[in-house]
Amino acid sequence: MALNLSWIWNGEPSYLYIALVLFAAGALTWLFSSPKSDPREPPILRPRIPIIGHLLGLAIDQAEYLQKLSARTTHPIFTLRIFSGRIYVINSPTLVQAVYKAPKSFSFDPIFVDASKSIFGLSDEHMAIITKRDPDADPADGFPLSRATQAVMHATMATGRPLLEMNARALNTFARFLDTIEGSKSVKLYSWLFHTFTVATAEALYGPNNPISLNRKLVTSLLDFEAAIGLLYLNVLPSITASKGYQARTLFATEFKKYYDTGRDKDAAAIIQGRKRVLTGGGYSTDDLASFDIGMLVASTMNSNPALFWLLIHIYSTPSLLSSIRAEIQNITTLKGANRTAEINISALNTQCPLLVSTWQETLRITDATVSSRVVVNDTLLDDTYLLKKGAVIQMACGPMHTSRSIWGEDSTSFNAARFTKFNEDHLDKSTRKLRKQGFVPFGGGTVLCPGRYFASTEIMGVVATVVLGYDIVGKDGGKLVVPSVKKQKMSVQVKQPESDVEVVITRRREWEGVRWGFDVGAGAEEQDLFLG
Ligand code: HEM
Repeated sequence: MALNLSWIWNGEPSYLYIALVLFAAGALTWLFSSPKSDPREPPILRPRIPIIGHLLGLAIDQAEYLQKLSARTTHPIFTLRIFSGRIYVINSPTLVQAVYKAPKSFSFDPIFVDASKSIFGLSDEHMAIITKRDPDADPADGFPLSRATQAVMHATMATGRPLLEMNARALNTFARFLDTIEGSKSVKLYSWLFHTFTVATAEALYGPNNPISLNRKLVTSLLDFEAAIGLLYLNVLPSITASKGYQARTLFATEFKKYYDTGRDKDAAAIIQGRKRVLTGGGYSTDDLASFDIGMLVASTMNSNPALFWLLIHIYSTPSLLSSIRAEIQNITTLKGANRTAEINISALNTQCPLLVSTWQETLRITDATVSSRVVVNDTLLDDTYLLKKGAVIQMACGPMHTSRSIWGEDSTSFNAARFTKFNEDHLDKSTRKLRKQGFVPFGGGTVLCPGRYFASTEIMGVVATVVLGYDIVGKDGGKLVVPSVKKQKMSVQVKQPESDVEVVITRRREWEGVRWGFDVGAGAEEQDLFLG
């Protein structure tokens, strides 16, 4: 019997407790079965400390352990044996794409089921609804209700005018916070962005009467939940071992139930309304529906918030980059009316601001370190070469691919704002261009590709455009901003977070004093230059 090791991957760092539970569970399994490797399987990478080394590495270093292991080998895929379980770690863009393209052989469903039950605390009745299948259907087709939910999320978040209108709603909310800055304001940048941007995103998704807009203190509860995801996933007495996260989960479920029961979702975005339509059609009550909304809020803010922070700080720490991007934004902004509204054309962000778009992609390349997981459904030959055994977990860490010298060149680990501009990409040979497209996966891929990727990109670039145009930001000592180091990355987090917050002074630029910010969605049908997977 092979162990499903996926649950290791969402834990918190250095929990001796987790390591002990893992060790006990694994040792028992090991005693009873220790299947041999097949020579066609990917090569085994042995731990530096025999038997428990990988387990400790994962418990302590989390996602960074995969980066460290990848640096030790040139193999495009390798096997970690932990007791009787197998993890296949893939570093190669080509192999990652091959996994994404074969969802019937490499499934996300077992992880989705485990995670849904434990992280969101779903009842058995609720799980029975999610996992219901047509008895005649091929089990490899997955769960119809979850496929229909994914389909509606992607359809409602596709590029076009409705999505830009949703973006404009987020930006108008954010602008309300900016409008209050006349003169100067001192803030801790990460925390300030977190609190303002989360409200803006919640409002775009759920309308003005969403639980967070009505009670801003809930932003802190969202943070409590996010911090506890690893322990909630372990699901060992969660009300005690993950008490803050558990309480936050209960609180959000109660608040969202009220939200739906009082019809406040009438102003919600199409994604929320579409999801409700599909899930209630499949048998969900409002209790069931509400127990998942904390997940939607986490998905829509926990990566966007740090990504916004990194994009801003990279721009403000390089004065020449700041002035070039300012010039791009100036070109798509019109000053209107007697009350001086500066209207930024957000549909032109992707098409007329190449340096901003490139800086955004470079920010994702450097700070996004998603680890996508799949479970092998049946023994399968990957790329006609590697035998992957049923029940094993596949881990595709984008960190090693995003920083690979063979893909990105000598400066692969440095921030190069112009890396993704057409000018630089045109100089690449065809095979490098293809490798970069395959190996740039900040939003995952295949059946679990992020439906929010276009929304997040325009939302983040729109906020940055407004701030860059209208405000100067300096450190509290008056000096240029400095990019802080990153915090050790948890498995549950895609975009890395800063090690420490940065105290800054934000000052409205003289020529924009008294101006209010507006957002024009233009024709809304312009093609996106942005490559997001
Ligand atoms: C910079 C911002 C974002 C990043 C880097 C990001 C990244 C990702 C990644 C990597 C995944 C796949 C996870 C996996 O493979 O296990 C994912 C899934 C998802 N994301 Fe995003 N995301 C971002 C913003 C958003 C936003 C704004 C929304 C909602 C409006 C959103 C909604 C979702 C949802 C619902 C899923 C699950 C999809 C499914 O189950 O099929 N994300 N995201």
